[in-house]
Amino acid sequence: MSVALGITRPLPVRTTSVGDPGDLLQSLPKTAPYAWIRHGEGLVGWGEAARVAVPPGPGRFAWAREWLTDVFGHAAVRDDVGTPGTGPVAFGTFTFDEDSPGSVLVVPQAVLARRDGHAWLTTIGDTTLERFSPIRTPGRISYGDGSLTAPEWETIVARAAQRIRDGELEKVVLARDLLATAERNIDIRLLLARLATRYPDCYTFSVAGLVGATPELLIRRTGQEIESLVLAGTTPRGTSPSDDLSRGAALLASAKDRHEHECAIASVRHTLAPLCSALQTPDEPELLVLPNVQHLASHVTGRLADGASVLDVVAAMHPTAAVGGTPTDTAIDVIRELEGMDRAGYAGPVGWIDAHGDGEWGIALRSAQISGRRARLFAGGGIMSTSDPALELAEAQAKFRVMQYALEGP
Ligand SMILES: C=C(O[C@@H]1C=C(C(=O)O)C=C[C@H]1O)C(=O)O
Repeated sequence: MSVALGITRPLPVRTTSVGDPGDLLQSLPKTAPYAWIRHGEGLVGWGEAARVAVPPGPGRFAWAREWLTDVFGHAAVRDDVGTPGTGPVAFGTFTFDEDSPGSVLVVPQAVLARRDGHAWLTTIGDTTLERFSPIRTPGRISYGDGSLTAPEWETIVARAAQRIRDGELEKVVLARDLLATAERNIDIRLLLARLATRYPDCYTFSVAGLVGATPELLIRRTGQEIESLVLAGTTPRGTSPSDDLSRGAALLASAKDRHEHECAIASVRHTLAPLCSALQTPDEPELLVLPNVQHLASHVTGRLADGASVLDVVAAMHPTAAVGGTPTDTAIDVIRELEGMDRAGYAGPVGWIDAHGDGEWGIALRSAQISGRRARLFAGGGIMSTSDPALELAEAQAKFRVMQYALEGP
């Protein structure tokens, strides 16, 4: 396989240290931005030095790797900072289903970033400043059902639980979509600002119209070190502090949620172990409390055995049982059969990679695909043998609230 780029001249890439740029998101000049932000740190980008639609199919990650090798290989880099995320960087989104179109890699023309209080700017080619276009609100938002109504979705949840009880599989994650229409075109920068403010513990992202604030870190690679935050097992926030506490305690004690979480941990351990010389997974999950839901969470760390890039690790891990199920192949078949929709980028890997193979990729949850005045929102949850369809629906509604808040504001 060869990815002909048609680039004849080296891409001139320049990274320099800059003073405190303030809120990174406020610097985005355009309505089609790239972003990966948590607690005010991360990367934002704009413009396109290179862009590609990754062809669907089982070889898509290998194809993407080859494209990146070509693009980064054509870069003439002057990097005064030399840390993960400097030099040329590509943002990417991969569809959940390998057979779906819509996976995209983009190398922005400008990337502004901050880590540990240190900021830098990378530019590729002509550095003329982009004109800042003012941010407008999208106006009133109306919602319609996506592929299934809420009662129809409850029916497929019940069917999936029955198939699990019948022994066909152990766990499957089912999702649904909601279609939102705004009065005016949706400015992604407004969504990002709202998400980053309300969900600072999550990764607020934007790549090729896929926008969200995900709590789930699929993989971060910094040299040989890797980290992952595995989430599975959820309860909505309580209506009072004591209700909230007892919901959290019930989640930690729930056999169904602990089993659901164990499936997710086992899938991550299974895929990471062969790649790692050391791998630590905690014995017990802890609670991650977000403004809309509480999750069972496990922080996984490890050391890569060889020079696998972050995208190689993404390729090995996706789809984890946190968004697919157990066993993976059966779960994917059940998802295709029951959901009646294309998940597009939802629940797929989203993030960035640099020329050294370092980067951060999340699972694109609490997200929507934005196009003009329209947004397609997604949410789902893990289904186990004892899952109650009404509770699963309530969990999905709580997860939809992230993007509804981004669209509607406070
Ligand atoms: C599927 C989603 O979230 C995933 C499913 C979870 C669960 O079922 O408990 C928890 C976190 C995520 O791994 C979603 O947000 O749409």
